[in-house]
Amino acid sequence: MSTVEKSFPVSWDQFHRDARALAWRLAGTGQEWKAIVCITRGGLVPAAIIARELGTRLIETVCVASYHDYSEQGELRVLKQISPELTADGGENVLIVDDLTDTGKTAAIVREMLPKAHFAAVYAKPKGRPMVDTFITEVSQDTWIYFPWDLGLTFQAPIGKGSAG
Ligand SMILES: O=P(O)(O)OC[C@H]1O[C@H](OP(=O)(O)OP(=O)(O)O)[C@H](O)[C@@H]1O
Ligand code: HPA
Ligand SMILES: [Mg+2]
Repeated sequence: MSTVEKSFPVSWDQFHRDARALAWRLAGTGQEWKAIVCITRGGLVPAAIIARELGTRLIETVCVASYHDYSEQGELRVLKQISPELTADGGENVLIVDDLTDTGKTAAIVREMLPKAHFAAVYAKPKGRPMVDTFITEVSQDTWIYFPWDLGLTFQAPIGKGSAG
């Protein structure tokens, strides 16, 4: 997306809670997954939390890159494919995990590889929402989500005018 107006910063604590909430929701479906396929790199973090909660031990990656600079999506490149062991039956009982879906393009590519899999993301924007089966929080399309692994502690200017000293 290129017109980002709002920001949604997420702390480690909040991300852990949201990823755990996603695990609760997935557990509530009653389905058992034989493997998690996480979409790198963002999907690695929620995948670790969900795997811990659901007791999943078989973790696979699909390596997709698209956002080269902040908020500008380039051409999607698949750098590593999913093992044929998991794609052979279309991804039956496989859980795909990503941190978020924005335009839905990344999710669409991975869904094509595993049409029978369940797609879970912690956050979703409206355009990508139809591509996910389960998510926790929706933010507007013009919001940029700042993940804790991309953030650091910096000085914040005071809110009140003229109080900057
Ligand atoms: O729905 P889309 O518009 O396709 O965007 C969503 C994808 O963009 C980000 O990944 P990115 O390609 O930036 O790579 P990263 O996970 O390595 O940060 C994010 O982690 C999702 O995978
Ligand atoms: O809102 C976002 N935040 C971080 N990475 C992203 N990749 C696509 N959209 C986003
Ligand atoms: Mg990603």
